[in-house]
Amino acid sequence: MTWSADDLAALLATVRRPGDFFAAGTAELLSPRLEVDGVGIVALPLLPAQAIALAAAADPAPYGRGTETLVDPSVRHCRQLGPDQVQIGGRHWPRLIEDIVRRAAAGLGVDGPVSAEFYKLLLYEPGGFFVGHRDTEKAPGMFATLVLGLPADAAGGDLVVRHRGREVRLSLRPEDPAEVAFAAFYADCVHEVLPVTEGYRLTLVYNLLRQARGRPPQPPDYTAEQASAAALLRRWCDGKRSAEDNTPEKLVYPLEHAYTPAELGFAALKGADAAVATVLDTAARDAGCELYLALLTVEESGAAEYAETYRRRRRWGEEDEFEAGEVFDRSMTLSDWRRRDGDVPALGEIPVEAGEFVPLNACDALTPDEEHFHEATGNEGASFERTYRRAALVLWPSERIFAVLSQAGLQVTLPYLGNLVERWAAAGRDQQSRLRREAEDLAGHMIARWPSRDRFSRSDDTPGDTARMLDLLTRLGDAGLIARLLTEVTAGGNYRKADNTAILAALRGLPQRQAAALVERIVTGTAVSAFAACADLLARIATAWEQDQSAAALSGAAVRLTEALPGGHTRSAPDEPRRPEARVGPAAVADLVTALMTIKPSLAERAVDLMLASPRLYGADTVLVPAARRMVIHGSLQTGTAAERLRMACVAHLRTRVAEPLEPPADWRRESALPCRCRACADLSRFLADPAQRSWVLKAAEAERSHVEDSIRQAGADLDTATDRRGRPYSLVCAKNQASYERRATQRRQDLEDLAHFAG
Ligand SMILES: O=C(O)CCC(=O)C(=O)O
Ligand SMILES: [Fe+2]
Repeated sequence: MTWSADDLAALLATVRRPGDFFAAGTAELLSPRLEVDGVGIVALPLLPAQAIALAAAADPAPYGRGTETLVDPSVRHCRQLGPDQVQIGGRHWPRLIEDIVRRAAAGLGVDGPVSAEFYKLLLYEPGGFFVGHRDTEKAPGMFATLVLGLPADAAGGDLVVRHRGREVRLSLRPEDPAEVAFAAFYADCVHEVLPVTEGYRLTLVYNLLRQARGRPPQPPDYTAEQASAAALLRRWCDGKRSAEDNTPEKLVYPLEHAYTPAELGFAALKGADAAVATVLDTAARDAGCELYLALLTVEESGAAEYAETYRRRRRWGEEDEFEAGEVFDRSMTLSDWRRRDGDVPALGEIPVEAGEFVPLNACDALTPDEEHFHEATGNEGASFERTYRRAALVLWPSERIFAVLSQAGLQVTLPYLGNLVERWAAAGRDQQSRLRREAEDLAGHMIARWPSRDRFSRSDDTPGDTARMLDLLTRLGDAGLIARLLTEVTAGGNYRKADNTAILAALRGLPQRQAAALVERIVTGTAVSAFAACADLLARIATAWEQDQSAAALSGAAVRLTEALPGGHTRSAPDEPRRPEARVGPAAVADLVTALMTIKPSLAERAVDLMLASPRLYGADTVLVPAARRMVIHGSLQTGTAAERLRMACVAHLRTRVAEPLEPPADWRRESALPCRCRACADLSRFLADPAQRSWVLKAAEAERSHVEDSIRQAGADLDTATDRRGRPYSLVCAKNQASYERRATQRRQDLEDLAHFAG
């Protein structure tokens, strides 16, 4: 049978009545007045001396068997005082009892008036207890017992209550001396007081009565629903273990009532929400799932439409002229996590996917908490944005916590993984430890969901998320995950030069054969899109491996990269469209030649042949000379014939240029060819060719002035220009300079410097 969220939703829809077989809590105890015949006023917390006096005034408590009441210290070891011997009151007391009774009734799922009738004061001395029993109906309308634990210094004495296979253990010892603890349970529940190990335990027992006639209330019984829900959840969990799983990663059940983030908690759930939470709690536990309470926030934006009411001529700008149309963007996140036990786990914000709701269309019926409309502006139509906030119960299989966490993306998982790795390292790097297993589990899910591009498109020299991940995996020393990341993510195209340091560090921990194979995968996958990064990687790893003569292991990667050199076209299949030529810069050329010379010199020859044959792609001044300069700096120019040839080509190019005459202009004649022959440009050209005229003024309208300025810029003419704003129209003032000569002089200095380097 297939899993369906709607089956679970239909089942939960039948769970309406809240309440459990017990209710418990604490309340503030404001100076009550407790007076006992023969003892006087009893101070609270109970003092040992008064406990002794109380014990003396009280009688051994009997227990009921059938119609008899018996005293047997092996069944019940405790002393009691009846209502005729005990007066309890004070100004705050009635309100306290009222509050506790209300909370107890709500917890038991009983509505309608309920009253409490004081029955006994019980004192348990050290060793006191009461074995499992059911309370007899001591008054008409009694449906439950309420026990108040008064402040006293005792240990042990927990109250255990059982109902239909479930059991709770409640401490009736208030943690604070100014508090009272309470517990209420249905009359048919078996309960037991465990032995008091130290000190005295002081309780007040009340009968809870309902005034209404009819059948006494019973605890809601959702045993069947719980079992069905557990079966559904189990089916879902089983499905998630199968390879073809397409079920949601988690389940999100929006609640009925509204809760503020401050009051959000399992204990504060109202009505049916509380009932569903109780059913799901048991079911989740049975099925191996985790149950959380969280705040669901849905944010939507989209196009607004003018509503029909517009026709009735409302005032322009009133919001209700609009209605929400198509939704363009929707974000759904869970935050403010709570656990059943009141714990607040640091799960952060986790996104919700559309298929995770129970029922699947749970969001359709929601009404927004906030809605805003924006009128149309020049370039955008009318729009709206709205927000929904709901509490939701959230479930996932316990074993898949990291799959769920990785939905939150790398900004959450990377720091989380970092923390796991850190704690694992601090705890002694145990290969079998839970922390390591968790780190590996999480990392696996992260790689499976790794984005094809980085979160932010940072510049190429900032290490990205992949580099951070590699650092963590390297610390973890996990070869399998390193290989997966490099194959699935890096070789898949999410690769930048700045990742190389992390990649090299990661590869150092792997066997050389495996490292070489991974480098080849990366180069095969990304040589075209990230040529320079690949060349840098290859050069760095070849240099590192040169020492132990194992660089030849990289020849596969070297061949791939050489094949990807622009201008090569060695591998293009005939029907493959020619890819546009990417340009390769000087750093990549230097890296490539350096790497190839170390790995396989014949490849370096091939690469240099190709570069020298394609001056359009590998310009001497733009690529080859700066590349040779880098190789000089790195000392890799002398080592092989390929580099030597590259160097000689550069030297020849530079020598030719150095041989050209270089003198400052002797007069004011300047290069006068211009791209335009209009009248103004013709005048300008004549002025440039004139050996005696130094400056020229064009008085003309803006269009003509800027046309002439364009011509000057395009021709690279040796002119400084300025606009003279005196008189109308303005004037363009052109003064000759020596810019071409200065450029050539600078070039000459650089050429001589390069020659000195390359020849030396
Ligand atoms: O003292 C308690 O906590 C419970 C006592 C009890 O079970 C009883 O009086 O029947
Ligand atoms: Fe009892």
